[in-house]
Amino acid sequence: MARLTRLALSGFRNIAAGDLQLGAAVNLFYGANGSGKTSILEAVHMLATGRSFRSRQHQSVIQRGSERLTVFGRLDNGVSLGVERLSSGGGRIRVNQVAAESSSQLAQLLPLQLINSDSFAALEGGPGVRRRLLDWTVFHVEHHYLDALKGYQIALRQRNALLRRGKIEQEQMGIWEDRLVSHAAVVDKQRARVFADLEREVFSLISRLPESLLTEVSIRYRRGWKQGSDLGEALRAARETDLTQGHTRVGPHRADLAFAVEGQPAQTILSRGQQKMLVCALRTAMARVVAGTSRLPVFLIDDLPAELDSEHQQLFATWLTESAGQVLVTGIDKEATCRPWLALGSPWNQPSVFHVEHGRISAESLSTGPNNEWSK
Ligand SMILES: Nc1ncnc2c1ncn2[C@@H]1O[C@H](COP(=O)(O)OP(=O)(O)OP(=O)(O)O)[C@@H](O)[C@H]1O
Repeated sequence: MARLTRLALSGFRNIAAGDLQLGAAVNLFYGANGSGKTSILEAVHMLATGRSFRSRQHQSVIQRGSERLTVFGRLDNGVSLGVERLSSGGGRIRVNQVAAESSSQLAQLLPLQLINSDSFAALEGGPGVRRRLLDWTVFHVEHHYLDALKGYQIALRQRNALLRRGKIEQEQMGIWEDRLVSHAAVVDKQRARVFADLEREVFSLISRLPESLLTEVSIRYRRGWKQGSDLGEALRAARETDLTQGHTRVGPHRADLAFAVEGQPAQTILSRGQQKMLVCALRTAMARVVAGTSRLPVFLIDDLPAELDSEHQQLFATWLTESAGQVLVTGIDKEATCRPWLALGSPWNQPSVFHVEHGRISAESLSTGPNNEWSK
């Protein structure tokens, strides 16, 4: 179970400095628009991945006028993580004070599930969004998955580079296609295996939903080339057309998860709220599948009350108690943000509450208001 016990940050957007002792189960951050709530989740995301979920440019995250941002976190197993980004460019990622090998090392130590308004585009968006969700799950379950995926991507880049030369060099093409096919076999096999678990978990969750329509949802894993056909043959057959397009059009990089209701794409049938709940079920199912072999992830949930009605919030909170290591959730209104958790069993019904005001974060008790302002 992954848990953050301490989070310290400085120079992070409008938060000049802060040092938080986090609760073991639910942590609620409430405050007005623009107060800095999302920035706290963004800092945790940076700690777990080395990057923001809002910007590719570290410069925009560093507080205006500051030379650097820092985020430090301590996990319940004693591991410490640190990220520093400089306004001049560059920075450092450290695990237990030692330079990290890669950002995937961070992801192994602190698996995260981020749910914000962008997450709800999972059904409407392109296949890449859904493929990344599947890949996140496979990465945490199958230890050699990343090697196979990277190998596949290298071979794919080489084949695409050959295609862009404008004529097919048979021998070179054959070499890269062979490599592509062997990596693709591993990637596809592991995805298909993990997908079967994911599908089972999604159904066990949505069967608890009140709406009948959502329980009609079906999910299919599309592997990226025709079922029953050989990828090597499919690539050879596609060479001429790929040459005119300048890229490879079949293979695991085209894989997708197809959600349908009565044979129609789910997003054309389900209401916005139903789509959101389906995405919540998918994210929860991902955490459950990962829990079998890895650590239960920390859930970062940006503004839950804005996304779901109270009945669905309550159900999602219940799912999370069964599937999350720890939850960090934001909202504008304290009472509304607390409500879904209070009806749950211990320790989920005893959230740690933080008030965020103009970049200052104060720990509060649930009932009595501010008692410990720790950041100026
Ligand atoms: N680089 C920066 N330096 C200083 N302040 C910044 C920087 N980038 C963003 N800000 C400010 O920091 C704040 C970040 O707010 P954040 O998005 O975390 O707020 P929030 O509490 O989640 O708001 P909302 O409820 O509107 O989503 C905003 O007021 C924004 O204008």
